[in-house]
Amino acid sequence: MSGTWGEYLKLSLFGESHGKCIGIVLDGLPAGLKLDLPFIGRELARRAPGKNPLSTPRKEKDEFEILSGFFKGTTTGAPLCCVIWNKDQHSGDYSELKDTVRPGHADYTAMVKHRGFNDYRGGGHFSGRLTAPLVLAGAIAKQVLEKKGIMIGSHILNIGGIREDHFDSLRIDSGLLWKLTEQEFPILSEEAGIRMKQEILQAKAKEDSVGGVIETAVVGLPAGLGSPFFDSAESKIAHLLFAVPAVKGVEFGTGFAITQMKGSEANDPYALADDKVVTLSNHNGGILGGITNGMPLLFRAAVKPTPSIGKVQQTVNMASREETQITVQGRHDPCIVPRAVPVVESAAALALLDLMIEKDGVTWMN
Ligand SMILES: Cc1cc2nc3c(=O)[nH]c(=O)nc-3n(C[C@H](O)[C@H](O)[C@H](O)COP(=O)(O)O)c2cc1C
Ligand SMILES: C=C(O[C@@H]1CC(C(=O)O)=C[C@@H](OP(=O)(O)O)[C@H]1O)C(=O)O
Repeated sequence: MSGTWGEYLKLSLFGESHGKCIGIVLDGLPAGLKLDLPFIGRELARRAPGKNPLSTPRKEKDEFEILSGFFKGTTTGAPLCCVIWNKDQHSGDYSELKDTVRPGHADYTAMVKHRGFNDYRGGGHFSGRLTAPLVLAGAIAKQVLEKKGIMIGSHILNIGGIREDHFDSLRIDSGLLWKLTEQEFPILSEEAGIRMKQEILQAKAKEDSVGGVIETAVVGLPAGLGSPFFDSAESKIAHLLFAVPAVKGVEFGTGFAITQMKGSEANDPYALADDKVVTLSNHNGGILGGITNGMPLLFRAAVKPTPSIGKVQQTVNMASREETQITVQGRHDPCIVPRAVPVVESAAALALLDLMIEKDGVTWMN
């Protein structure tokens, strides 16, 4: 297993969905960094389960506790360890799933890799619940980036076949992104949002689930972030995005659609605005050669439909080695997308902060 990530920041995620707690150890922050704890709480609340009919009914407040590395309101320079105590586990929901692997979830692969010793309750370490500590760490990265005028925000581009317009890739301002982070179901067009919510509730009523795409923008980034070949800005961000359970695709800028354009259309022409080099279109999503160019950074993360559904599906009982059928009971998100929004933003924030530290060190953070 690789529970640790980062070149300059070192982030470890630990815990299981039905264990005592989940949490982080974050190393590499400078001493004396003031932390906005209420901001961390608000970010965790954006992702928390059990808030509305669009989400799993599991109720977790996701309050966090700092165990070490923080004293008199600032970081101490020692590793910062924070935990979120699990409160609402219904492990009985998983007794049948111990042997009967859920299609689309990590039950089979976890069992193979860990030779059956994995904690299967609630998906264990493979649960989307592990994204709560990722958001905790991301909220720290976000507040540090915001001090530098770097703002991250997202909207839901589509749920199933219901979609809204893309961001205007040249005209995104931090005010818009801030407003989106304040919405429980962040959307540019209210009308599309209503239809997307209906899509989720219809799937839920049929014991099914839906997926979707989250479009994220980062503004205020300096040009020059990214460390090609292997730590290009895209690779750094994509690495963390693909660590998020249920993320199955990532694209930057115009993404796969750029393949249908001519070079003359896809190239972003350069211009000067108050002596600053800018581009007149943004098909490359703010990154060229793996390095940020100072334009809005844009990416989309594709989130699959929730695997645990009440519909009958074919599977295998691993103990008896027999084919069988499964109807998954328990408490599940009919759609992961709305709660995954702060998660993908956190992934981007951590990746970008790591690149900022590589470029400018840590002293600017205080
Ligand atoms: C925020 C969040 C919530 C999730 N909620 C559920 C859920 O309620 N039920 C479920 O089966 N999967 C849920 N998932 C997805 C599974 O954890 C994920 O599909 C599984 O670990 C397999 O990983 P993979 O889809 O990346 O291959 C959630 C994921 C995230 C990020
Ligand atoms: C608890 C969370 O989501 C969980 C993610 C999840 C999964 O399989 O990923 C399955 C469900 O777990 P349980 O069966 O224990 O209710 C969700 O509720 C959370 O995101 O905090």
